[in-house]
Amino acid sequence: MTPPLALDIDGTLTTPDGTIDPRVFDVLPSWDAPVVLATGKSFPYPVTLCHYIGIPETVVAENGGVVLADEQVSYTGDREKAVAVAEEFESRGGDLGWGAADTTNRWRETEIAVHIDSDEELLRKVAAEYDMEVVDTGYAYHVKTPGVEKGVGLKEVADILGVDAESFVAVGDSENDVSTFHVAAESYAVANADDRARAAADVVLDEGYMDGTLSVLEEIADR
Ligand SMILES: O=C(O)COP(=O)(O)O
Ligand SMILES: [Mg+2]
Repeated sequence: MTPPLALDIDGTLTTPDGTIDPRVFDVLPSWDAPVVLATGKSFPYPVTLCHYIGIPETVVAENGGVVLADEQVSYTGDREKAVAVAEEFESRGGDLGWGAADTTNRWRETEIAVHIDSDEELLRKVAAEYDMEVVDTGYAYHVKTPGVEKGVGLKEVADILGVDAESFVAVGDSENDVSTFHVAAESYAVANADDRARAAADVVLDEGYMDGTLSVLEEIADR
């Protein structure tokens, strides 16, 4: 039986340039089991991607802060505290790094993301003062509430869909995928994955980005 999928987006469904690999549009619409996009991106991004791939909007966004499955939306995480961290970070000279429109955080509802080139040491210092966590996805630093994790969100999705959370195959590339790897039956880190994802995964793939992800999907599709 084809297993359900929990797929990270950045670093996993993308090219090294950060664009969506077009092969996503070939393989996911015909996947014969639920597909969950589990990402650190804010809610509209994975919803939009599901929409344009042509699959049900089944999403874990904001590192577990937002969950959508079967028309049910839920939120966890202390956004106000994350905003307080961001404001304190800026008042001490830090820069969130996204420019005036800040489309990275504009629709973000449960956490705050900070540009990967920003002052990590200062950010971690301020976040610790507020008992908030900083997660480094390789694409951004996320200031989030401890305990809010993609893996917790995946369990919620599985409950809503009536699917066993432990039947999922997960693919990811960074420390924000470790909790998903722990929930899933099988976990795969693409070759570009960071040390934490590699250590947590059942298998570290030889190939990176969508090449790696596709190698897993081709192998498991007809089980
Ligand atoms: O938003 C990020 O920083 C990374 O997103 P991802 O979880 O899809 O890799
Ligand atoms: Mg990623």
